[in-house]
Amino acid sequence: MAAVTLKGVVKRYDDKQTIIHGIDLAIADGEFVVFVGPSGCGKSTLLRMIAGLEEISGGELHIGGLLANDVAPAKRGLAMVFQSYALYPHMTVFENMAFALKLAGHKGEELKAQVGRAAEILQIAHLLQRRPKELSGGQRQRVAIGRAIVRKPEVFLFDEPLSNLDASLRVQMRVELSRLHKELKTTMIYVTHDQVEAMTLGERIVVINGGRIEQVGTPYELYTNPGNLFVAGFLGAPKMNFIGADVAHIGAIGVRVRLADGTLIDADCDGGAAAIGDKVTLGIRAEHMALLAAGSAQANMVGAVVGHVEYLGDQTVVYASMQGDPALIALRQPQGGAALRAGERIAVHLPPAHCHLFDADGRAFARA
Ligand SMILES: Nc1ncnc2c1ncn2[C@@H]1O[C@H](COP(=O)(O)OP(=O)(O)OP(=O)(O)O)[C@@H](O)[C@H]1O
Repeated sequence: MAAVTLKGVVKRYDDKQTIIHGIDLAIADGEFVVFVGPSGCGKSTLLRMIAGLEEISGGELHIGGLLANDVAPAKRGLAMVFQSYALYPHMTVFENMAFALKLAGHKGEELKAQVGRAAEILQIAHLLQRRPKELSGGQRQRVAIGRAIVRKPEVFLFDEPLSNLDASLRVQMRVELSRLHKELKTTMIYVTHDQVEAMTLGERIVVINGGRIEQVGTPYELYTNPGNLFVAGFLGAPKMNFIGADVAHIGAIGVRVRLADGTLIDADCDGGAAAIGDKVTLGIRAEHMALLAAGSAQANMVGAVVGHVEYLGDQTVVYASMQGDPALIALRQPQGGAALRAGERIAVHLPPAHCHLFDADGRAFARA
């Protein structure tokens, strides 16, 4: 097991195009960290630099406390699992898993025991004599992970390992990967563009955008306290509602904003350096929007017209438009809402404690 530290890590192609713009990140020994971000943000490049598959153009990479920039990939003590399983088709599962160990000089009963133990952990012991073409996608990915486990790496690197699996298998494999981490207690770095995977797997999530870190934190921290508009909009489905507003009043314990239709909304935020009239974005998650009885009148309430309704069984998501704002807002209702029809008028309560504010540069106001 090893800690991984990046100090000002930069990636430049052809000495001009900069893809990674100076990443500082400390991953603790035994931690499960997920790099998440949209396609092309540079998360795979960052992982490949840690793996030694891409040269580091600037900055320092330390693995287990040692400078690793120029250490050969095979000597870094890492094992990488890719989206494509890259199994040897002519070898059995056992041979695939034993391959690297044989190269390293392991043999006989010891080799068998090591492969057997990994196969047990991954519940593929009954498949050891099969060839890859006789396995399902999920089983193949387990073999690929097994091949990494037997090498007892200091750090596991995963590059979108579940992307080729269907939705239900992905859920199952997520649970298994978490279990694997608890059992092995090895440092794991996992790349995905899927925010649900990031939220469910990561002890800490690193949100990357345009080759820069937007925010690092636990899933809870990032979800409840996003530092900026990008993180707020990236994590969560439906995505956080964003409503244009301007600052109407700055109080000791909150900020009052005015929406396009003149409605005043209080947010439990610290006014900081904001001034009256500043353009801001009010953010509130779908599950925090409470549907009120028709004709209700209370503070922090907006009127809206139902656009469409998604009934999902355990919940209903109502999409509605507010006067003066073309964007649809989403309301997630654990109960109720299913009987609403397009065109109906509704009233929605926005609890101040769940109202986030972002300045014109997208930075979040501190919570009050
Ligand atoms: N060899 C290369 N030369 C120049 N640019 C490259 C090269 N490889 C990758 N890039 C660019 O670097 C950026 C980051 O790519 P990377 O594969 O790391 O993104 P990603 O976040 O992993 O995306 P995805 O989820 O689509 O795999 C992209 O804009 C890509 O076009």
